[in-house]
Amino acid sequence: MRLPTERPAECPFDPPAGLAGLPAMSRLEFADGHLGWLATTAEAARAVLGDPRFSARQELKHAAVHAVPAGGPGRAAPPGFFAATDPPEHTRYRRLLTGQFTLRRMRLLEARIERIAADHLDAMAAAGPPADLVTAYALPIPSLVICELLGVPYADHGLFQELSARLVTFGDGGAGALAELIAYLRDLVRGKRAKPDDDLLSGLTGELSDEELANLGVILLVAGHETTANMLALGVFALLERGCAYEEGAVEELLRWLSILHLGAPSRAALEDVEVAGVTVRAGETVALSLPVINRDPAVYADPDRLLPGRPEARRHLAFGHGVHQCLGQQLARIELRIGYRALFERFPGLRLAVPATEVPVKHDAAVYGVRSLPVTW
Ligand code: HEM
Repeated sequence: MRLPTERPAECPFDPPAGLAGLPAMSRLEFADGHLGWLATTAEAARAVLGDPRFSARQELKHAAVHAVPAGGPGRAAPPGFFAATDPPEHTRYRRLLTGQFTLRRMRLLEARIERIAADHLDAMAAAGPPADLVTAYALPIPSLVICELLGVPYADHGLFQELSARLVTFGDGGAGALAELIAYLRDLVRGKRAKPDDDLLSGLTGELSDEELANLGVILLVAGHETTANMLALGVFALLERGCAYEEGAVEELLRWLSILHLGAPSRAALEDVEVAGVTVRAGETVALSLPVINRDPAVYADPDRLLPGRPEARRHLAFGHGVHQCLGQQLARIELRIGYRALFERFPGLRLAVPATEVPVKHDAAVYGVRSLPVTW
């Protein structure tokens, strides 16, 4: 089987057709012809992500859909691309970064996020309906936040928003966008070394080289705004289309139900033969995860295909992964989503789609699922 990638036209929030009901570990043909596996249950996913015999190293893994823009088999991750490394190398970077994602910094950011959300809602209200929620709200919030966290001048946001969108979209633009982003970050990091500030990148100049810091900055910049921006807009689309009121517990349920990392990611390569859910994954084979089906696992969630904001078991979702690579930015993402949804629905209680749901353009061709635009009115 090849990995199906298109979400169904009749319900663009559901996993691609053909994935539900597959065995926990199914044979999958990867884009380069490699025969590997697809994990489709929560139990199998935890077994793979929690086992050190499975590696996250990029040079060992095959891509389920298209070659990953950052490299692909045969190319080791450059220094600082820690998400594609294993312990102990991974542990060193992860510790340094965890030390920067402090409670104090998150608290300060929380107040800033409230302000940023309010300012953008003011601007939307002043301009009047209709609005494209992606450009007016969902993209600028995480973009501003990650800029403040890293110490990237927001004046440059146009450049890196475009570059990171190109990086996660399949096609020929990925490699060029990556090189441009790295060059941009390298200049920025040199400036920080010369004149440190109170931001995350400045805080790591003592521990890491310019190259490591620039690469790490790229990961955080892309991971920090492509994901949350897509989650914000797609989440609002889902709530409006399903006629669900926003409530505090909706964030976890939306993360579960939408599973925006959807095309066979994360994935891992077996370093030796490993038994998972009754099959033997041979050394060298890649296991890709399908988070959209894993997060609809009927063994974990009652009536899994229903969006049920506030369902208690939603917290067990794997949308942020599991194990040593579990999302570093998940607390920040949760804060942004909670404030982002709440502030929006408080300001515009009558918010509704300005076009029929079938006309909202979705991203079938990107590693991070979402909407290209979301016309709304109030
Ligand atoms: C809704 C938003 C988000 C989702 C759904 C998400 C999802 C994920 C997932 C599934 C992983 C695990 C990858 C793996 O196991 O290979 C991951 C890792 C990661 N995420 Fe997120 N993420 C989100 C937001 C963020 C934000 C806001 C940041 C940064 C500020 C961030 C930074 C990272 C980093 C650095 C890693 C790599 C961690 C490691 O390898 O140790 N993410 N994310």
